[in-house]
Amino acid sequence: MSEAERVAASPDPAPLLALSTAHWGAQTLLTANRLGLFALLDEGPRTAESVAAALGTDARATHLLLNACAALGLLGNRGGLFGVSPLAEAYLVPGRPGYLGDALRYNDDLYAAWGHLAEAVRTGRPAVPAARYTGDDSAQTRHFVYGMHNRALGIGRALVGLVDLSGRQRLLDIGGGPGTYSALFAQQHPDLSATVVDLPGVAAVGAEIIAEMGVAERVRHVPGDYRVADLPGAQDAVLISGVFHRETAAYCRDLIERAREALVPGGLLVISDVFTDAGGAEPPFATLFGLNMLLTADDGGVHADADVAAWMTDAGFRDVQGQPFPTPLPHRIVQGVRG
Ligand SMILES: C[S@@+](CC[C@H](N)C(=O)[O-])C[C@H]1O[C@@H](n2cnc3c(N)ncnc32)[C@H](O)[C@@H]1O
Repeated sequence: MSEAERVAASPDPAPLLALSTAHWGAQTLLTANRLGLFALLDEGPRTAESVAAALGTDARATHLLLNACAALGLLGNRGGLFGVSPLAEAYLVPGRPGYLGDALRYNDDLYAAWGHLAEAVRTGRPAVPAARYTGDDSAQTRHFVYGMHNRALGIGRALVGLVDLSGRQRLLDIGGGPGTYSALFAQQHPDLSATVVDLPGVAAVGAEIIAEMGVAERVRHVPGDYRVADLPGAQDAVLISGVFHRETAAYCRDLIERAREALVPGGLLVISDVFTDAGGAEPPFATLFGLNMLLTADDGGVHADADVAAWMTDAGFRDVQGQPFPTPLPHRIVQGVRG
């Protein structure tokens, strides 16, 4: 084969170049969000010099950042006046219903951890202690809890459509974080009350969010470690969302057993998370999510929904079924009824 034929037959290297520089775009977005650029430009378009003066940043560097943001579709640029794009206006301006800026702040907090992936793969240990964002560091804990809330408001609209809690009055939300899902269910079912169990630092921020959502009378945070806490019994439904990705398979089975004990016969167990297909190799987002959890939780990773369904069946649940959330959400649920 000639050199020209060899080159022509080679795969396109573009995906490698795009992957190896993907952090450029990520950090451009996260930095703009951290600096408050979208809130500023939502007030009206500005020149780079005016943005730099308002943010207290360097004018030349700010111009480079604004050009990159515009190239990524985060800003528009009309004759040197920069303004928010429709995408940024919908999701990156504080106070908008779809606001995701807190979720981005949490990703920003975890950005440095990804630089320690090789170490985590060598040792199997996380790069940051999970306690940092579940109570130890108050700013990072707020980013984490409000970030979960931002995301849950969007994801929750799909969740309440997938889970039927009609006629059920008592919901236990294990590792419920802000309690957003419990609050959305409570808004949907006026006779439903929910108990949200989470670590004390998270529960305190979560209680603020529940009060803001106007359902504090029926959604109560109980500070506690679900590994050791006595879970309240006689529940009509138990929700375990976003928890399995931080626990081993053995511990997930244990939690399913404890959820069964907390449920009345006929009670519903709902387990929601990012799951892989059987075998763990697909879909791509879930495999990367597993690495993110490796970096941020002692037993972090990702499980397959087929395994979770088998664990529930083994624990005596019936009518066990898995469902994907509507695209583009990467989440799936597995739900079943206590026999
Ligand atoms: C990814 S968040 C999921 C929050 C919420 N359920 C959701 O789906 O949006 C995992 C939650 O588990 C909580 N958590 C982790 N370890 C815990 C423990 N040992 N006891 C109680 N909560 C815990 C974290 O504080 C966090 O709120």
